[in-house]
This record gives sequence, structure tokens and C-alpha cells, in this order.
Amino acid sequence: MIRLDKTPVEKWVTNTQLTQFMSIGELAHKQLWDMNVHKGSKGWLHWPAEDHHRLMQQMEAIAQRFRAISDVTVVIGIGGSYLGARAALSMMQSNFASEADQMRVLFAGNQLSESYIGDLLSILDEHEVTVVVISKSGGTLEPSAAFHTLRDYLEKRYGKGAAERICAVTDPESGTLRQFAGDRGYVTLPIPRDIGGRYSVLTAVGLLPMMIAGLPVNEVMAGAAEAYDELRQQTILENPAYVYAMIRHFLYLQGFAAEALVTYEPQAAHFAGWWQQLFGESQGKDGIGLFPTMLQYTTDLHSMGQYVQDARKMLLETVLDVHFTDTAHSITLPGELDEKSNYMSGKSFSELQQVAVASVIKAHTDAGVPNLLLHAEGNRPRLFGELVYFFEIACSFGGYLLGINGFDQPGVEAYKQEMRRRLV
Ligand SMILES: O=P(O)(O)OC[C@H]1O[C@](O)(CO)[C@@H](O)[C@@H]1O
Repeated sequence: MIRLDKTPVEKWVTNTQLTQFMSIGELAHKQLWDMNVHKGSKGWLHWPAEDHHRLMQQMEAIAQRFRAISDVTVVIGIGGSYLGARAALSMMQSNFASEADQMRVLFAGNQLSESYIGDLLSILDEHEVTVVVISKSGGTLEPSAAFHTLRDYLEKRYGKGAAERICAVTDPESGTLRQFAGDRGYVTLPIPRDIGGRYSVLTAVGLLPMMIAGLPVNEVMAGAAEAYDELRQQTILENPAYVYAMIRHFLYLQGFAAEALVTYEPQAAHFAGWWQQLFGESQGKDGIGLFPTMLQYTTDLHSMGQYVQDARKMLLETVLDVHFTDTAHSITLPGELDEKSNYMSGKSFSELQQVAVASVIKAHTDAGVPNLLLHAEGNRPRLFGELVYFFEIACSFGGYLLGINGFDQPGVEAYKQEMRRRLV
């Protein structure tokens, strides 16, 4: 369940302002749900309500086979073909998963570090290895470089048997990877044409790595379906995704330049990375858009807290306060601590964390930093699905408020062309 508490932001954005903004909200709502507006980019919108039985079966077969023949799967991808899976694994696995679990899925192709790929190759010999290469376009430089390096490794090690150790997740019909996979006889899974990379975590792009890691994807999809049912029906001002989008829009119009997604759970930190791409690529264009960044509290309070409190007031904070109901920990501090720390005696870490959330919001809002509070509670797989869909709705709705195309990313081409020019 996701609940928006807008009390801390009310001195910047009032209920009256939100109500006055209703007609623009209504228009954005209509544009969002009209499949003819940005036709071909909104396959993700009704996705949680659609029947994915066949896809689930295909993925289950691949996941089972990969788990049977390997103890390490290297998942290759970048951006939307990486961040969602990484966020899901990090949220749903233990902070200290057993070594076997941790080794099950490794990521590659998300940077160009020779040291990283070298270290990866140097440990693979000790394991049985499979590879999932994910690229919608099929031609992105980083995953392509990692894929061909690992493919070559697998071919040298397993000979003809290498092909059965590779799965390609890509465009259903075209692209270099699709063609290469066909020529080599790899098993493939499609990324629907009408679902862009940053909206694709609930397709095979995110679900296959989750399955290979042994995570309950049905629960993830159930969480997304629940969010779909709720958010589709709620009126504008009752819809927390819309209200969140409207408030951050108002703050942007007031001159705030950046939004930090603040998390207090280390397991939610990578989720903020997924959120960052979603908002950065969707809304950062045409010279406008909030700069999406992330802060991991309380850790970052001891490094960035000074800046947030005292520096130029250009940042707003959205606090994603998650409570996992499936992690049954209750850790209370001992009755007697040292003289200076005794005020904490008998308190649980959750209590301390909640006091931190409230205190930081108070201190930051008093200093002129707008804060929004999103409470998110539930078991981790369901909550993950719910959060993904919540932010997808908020982001695309916010794109319509801004009057931009929230589904393209023309700005990433410039550096790619320059790289190509230097490499070809
Ligand atoms: O899945 P692909 O086509 O390899 O793209 C990976 C990522 O690269 C981008 O195209 C940006 O360079 C993102 O939009 C995308 O998520």
C-alpha cells in the first residue's frame, strides 16, 4: 500500500492550488489513458492487467534450465535493460544473502570498466555459467561489448554447448541482437515494441532475472495489478501518483531544480536508481525538467545533510519510507548503554528510523527544503510491483503536465554519435 502524506509540503503547495490546477490535471489524465496519444509507447499502461501466462511459462522454462545447468547467470544490460532487475534483486533479497544466492545473478554490460569485466572473467571458471543478454535496440555499445566478450568465453569453454547457455531478450523482430541470436540458435524472449526500456521492468527484462534469482514474480505482478486497479479509478485529487506528480510539477514551476528520492532502507537504494532513469530520461528534455537524484539516509545525512540543510535552496526531497512486512526482524537495543547513549535504551531500530524520518523532514522543511512523504508498506515482491507502476503512472502523467513527450530520449544520441565517430 502506498500513501502520500503531503503535510510537509503544504507551505509550498496548498490544497487550493491543487484544486485550481484540476483542469490541467484532467487533461493530463485524458492524454495518459488515451492510447492514441503517444501511440506505440504505452504498452506498459495496461500491461499489469493483461494475460502473460505464455510469457511466464517460457520464462519459467528458461529460468529452471539455467538454474539446473549453472550456478551463476550473468545478466548483461544497461539503463532500462539493467536498473529494474538490479532494483528488484536488491529489494527482495537479504542485505546479506548467502554466498550461493549472491552469486546466482551477476550484472555486466552496465559500464566500460576493464577492471570489472576482468574480475568477472577471473571468477567465472570456478562456476557453471549462463548468460542473459538484454537490449531492446540490440546495438547498445556497453552491453554489446560485454556480451561478445562473455559469448567468446562461453564458446571457448563449452564449445557448441555455449548456445544453450545464452538467452537474448530483445526486440521481437529486428535489431542486430535478434538476428545474431537467430543465427546462433539462442533461446529468445521479446521486449514488446510499445514498451520503452525504462518502462520495461515488468516484462522479461526484469522478470527473467528475478525468476533466475528465485524471486516470486507472480507476486510482483500482483502488486502491479493492484496499483493498476487503484490508480486507474481514483479521481485526480485522490490519486496519490497524480498528486505526487502535480506537487513536484508545482515545485518545479516555483524554481526548484532538483528532486532527491530519499530512502532509508539500503534495500530500496537501487530502486532509487531505477526511478532516476525513469524521470531523468522521461522529463529531462527541451531545456526543462527537475534533475532527479537520490539520497540514502541516514548514511548520506553525514555527508550531504549539510548541503541539503544549508546550501542554495534548489532541492526538493521525496521521502520513500518503505516498510517491509515480510522481513520479520525486531531488534531492540539493550537496556543499558553508555552514559551518552542511554536515551536510546530499549528502543528498536525501526523506532529510531521513524524518529529520524520525522526529525529530518522537520529540520529540512524549516530550512526551506520542500519534503513529500510517501509511505509504502507491504511484502517486498508485491510492494516492488506496486511501486514500479505507481512511479510509471506519476512520471508519464507528469510528462503530460510538462507538455513534453515522456517516452523518447533523443538527448542520449549526441555522445553516442561522437563515440561512434571516434571508434569506427
Ligand atoms: O535496451 P537497450 O536498447 O540496450 O538500451 C539501453 C538503454 O540505453 C538507452 O537507450 C539510453 O542510451 C536507454 O533509454 C535504455 O534504457
